Amino acid sequence: MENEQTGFTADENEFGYVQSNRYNQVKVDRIASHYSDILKDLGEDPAREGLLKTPERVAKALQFLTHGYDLNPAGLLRSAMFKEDYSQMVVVKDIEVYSMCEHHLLPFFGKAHIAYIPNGHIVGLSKIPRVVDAYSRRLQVQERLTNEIRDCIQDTLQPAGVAVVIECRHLCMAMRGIQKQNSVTTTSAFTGEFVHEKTRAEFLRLITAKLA
Ligand SMILES: Nc1nc2c(ncn2[C@@H]2O[C@H](COP(=O)(O)OP(=O)(O)OP(=O)(O)O)[C@@H](O)[C@H]2O)c(=O)[nH]1
Ligand SMILES: [Zn+2]
Repeated sequence: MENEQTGFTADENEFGYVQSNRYNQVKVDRIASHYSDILKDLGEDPAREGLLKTPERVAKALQFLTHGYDLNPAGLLRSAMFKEDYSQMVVVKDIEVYSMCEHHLLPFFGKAHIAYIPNGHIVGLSKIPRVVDAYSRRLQVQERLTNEIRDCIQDTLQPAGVAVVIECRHLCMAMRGIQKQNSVTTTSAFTGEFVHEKTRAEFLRLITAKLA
């Protein structure tokens, strides 16, 4: 059952991942035991001093890196929607993104830039990065992440338009594989007013403009 205030379900409140030091111990133990075997398969000795707690650390790290599964992004938005007569573009840019590619379980990271045009309601500003986190802290591909953020804001807030641009570096393309250190992937998704060239151009100008 969803808590209207926080957007977390009742269970998730109890075992909440709001802070990085709360974990589901049953899952930690299970994942840790798999990692002990993985260490052996990598040629390591899980019993040596430096690795004794590593399986548990990895299990906790993975739970944190995927805690978005336990969040309810639409609930987060709904918890801070306010009636307001403001109909200009609202832009929140340079939101840090940390996610994990679902193909290699390696990080991809960068920035999200998000805008919406209110249609009777505005949303608490912090809720926009919270929606980004709720979808990025999962196993993802950048394209789906971009669309999920757009759809969540559009369907929940029902603004006159939503724009999402995400720029990320993928470690699976840098540390391994093709080993390109400087490539950056940009994805975008738009609805409503942002389909029009003029509105989209204003958004793109605002996200590239430097503060004075
Ligand atoms: N479209 C998309 N591809 C991604 C993303 N993250 C990783 N990938 C790609 O997923 C693809 C998986 O391709 P495969 O050929 O099955 O895997 P692979 O043999 O490890 O591929 P290489 O990385 O080319 O060595 C690779 O091309 C990755 O670059 C993402 O967010 N979006
Ligand atoms: Zn990958």
